[in-house]
Amino acid sequence: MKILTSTQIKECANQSIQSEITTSLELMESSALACFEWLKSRYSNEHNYYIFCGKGNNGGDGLALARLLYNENFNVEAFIIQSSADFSEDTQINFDKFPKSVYFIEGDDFEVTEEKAIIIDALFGTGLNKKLKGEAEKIVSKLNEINAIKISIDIPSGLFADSLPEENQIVFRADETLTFEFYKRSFLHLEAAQYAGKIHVLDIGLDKNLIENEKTDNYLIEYSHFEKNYKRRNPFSNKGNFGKAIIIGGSYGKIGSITLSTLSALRVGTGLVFTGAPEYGSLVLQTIAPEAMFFSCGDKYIEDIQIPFENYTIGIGPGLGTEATTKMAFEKMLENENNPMVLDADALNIISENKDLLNLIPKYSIITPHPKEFERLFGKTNSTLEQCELARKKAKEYEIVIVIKGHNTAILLPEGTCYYNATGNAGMAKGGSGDVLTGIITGLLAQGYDSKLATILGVYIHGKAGDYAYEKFSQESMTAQGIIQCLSDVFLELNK
Ligand SMILES: NC(=O)C1=CN([C@@H]2O[C@H](COP(=O)(O)OP(=O)(O)OC[C@H]3O[C@@H](n4cnc5c(N)ncnc54)[C@H](OP(=O)(O)O)[C@@H]3O)[C@@H](O)[C@H]2O)[C@H](O)CC1
Ligand SMILES: [K+]
Repeated sequence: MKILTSTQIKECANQSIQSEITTSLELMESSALACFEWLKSRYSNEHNYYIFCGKGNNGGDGLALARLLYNENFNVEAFIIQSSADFSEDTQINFDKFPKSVYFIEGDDFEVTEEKAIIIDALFGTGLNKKLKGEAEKIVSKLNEINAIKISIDIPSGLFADSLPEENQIVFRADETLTFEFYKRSFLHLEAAQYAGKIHVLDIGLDKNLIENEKTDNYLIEYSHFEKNYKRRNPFSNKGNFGKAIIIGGSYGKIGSITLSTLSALRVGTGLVFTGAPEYGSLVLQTIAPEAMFFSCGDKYIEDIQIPFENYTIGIGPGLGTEATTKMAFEKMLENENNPMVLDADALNIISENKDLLNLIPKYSIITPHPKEFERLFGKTNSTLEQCELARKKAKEYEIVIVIKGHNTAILLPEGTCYYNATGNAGMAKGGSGDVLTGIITGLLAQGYDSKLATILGVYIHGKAGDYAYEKFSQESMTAQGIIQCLSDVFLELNK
């Protein structure tokens, strides 16, 4: 899915109107109708709906929704922010059409009975042009204190679509956001995501050809990406058709990480998986992952990386350690390898201590830092949005794929495009999840997916398996091994 800026979204709506595909009033009605259908499918008319509206078109969506709810016998009260601004044209029409009297409110002079309350935030949408202050700030602060189900229309009031809020900025805190046609970019960054809650993208009938023509460098990965690009296995194939993945890493006390990567590479369909680790890891690996083959890279640490065959894809880093001998072996390996590989964890820590190594990374390799590892590699930034933009620059500069792992993992490609992922959950914020991702991406790269697809599909699959693990084990009890177990659910769904 394309991620467009608020200006581009407005442009799409304007063009739809100018080309007479629709009118602005019809668009408002279809936005309200989409919200109404969504609400009706989830909440009964036992709830009391409190709809807070601004005077712009976001408020108009709220007033049209209030009418639709009222007409179907839902309990609705509409509140309108008292301000010097006039209603927008379509909002005025929807204000006039609402059959019940409304409350004009200033600051915190309104009451909400918490029991069975659903608060709908239609104060400000993508037309917000400055931070909230004065009356608007007071209203939103009071709403945030109320214990009720909270739903924002299009975007939580006080949040911008294309930039992130400052630390103490007042923003409506929604449990769910019903957003129109597109994810707003800010939803994909932690600083703003915490206000938006669960995102639901509703189709309001904007012309899909116009959307197609809008240019962007930011996308959201969707199931269709996976479905369209995943190569189904040819029934006449053999293990030689599905590549050789070499997983290198592990050190005393960290044989677990490399085992998790090995198991993950196996579970995404790789033909042959080899694990290179210190000798004492052999027994553990051969017991837990008997399908993989082991080769020794040293007695105590990784001291020498001698890969015993050709045509392979390397994933290196989990549990690798940063011993002096390991650093030397790693550097030598980088000098000798030309094919794209996956670099994670200690492989990145070694590089961050000697930045010249960045130039040795084979083109189109994939690095998978978490935000702290990224900072050690490329420097500090003031927000995750700035970090994402720095990663875009670095991905271009070194011709590598950068995966910034986090709440919404961001993938930056060498050509400058960003793909965000929305699968996954907080149960994955545990040791071992990253090792699983390394194994998945290495396994896909080994099977012949190019770096871009191996990463996009890998990150998506990883999060999706995490979501299945959540359903099966709970966020608390799920582990990295649970994620690996649930990889099969992702493929079973695909092959249904
Ligand atoms: N584009 C689409 O596809 C559709 C969008 N819809 C909905 O419309 C909103 C965007 O509506 P817009 O009228 O452009 O803007 P808003 O309603 O978000 O806000 C404009 C009013 O808010 C005032 N404003 C702005 N910032 C502040 C602030 N910090 N404090 C107080 N007041 C503020 C502004 O007043 P000004 O005097 O500053 O101009 C306006 O009164 C979109 O989000 C969707 O919900 C359509 O309904 C369907 C198609
Ligand atoms: K809103």
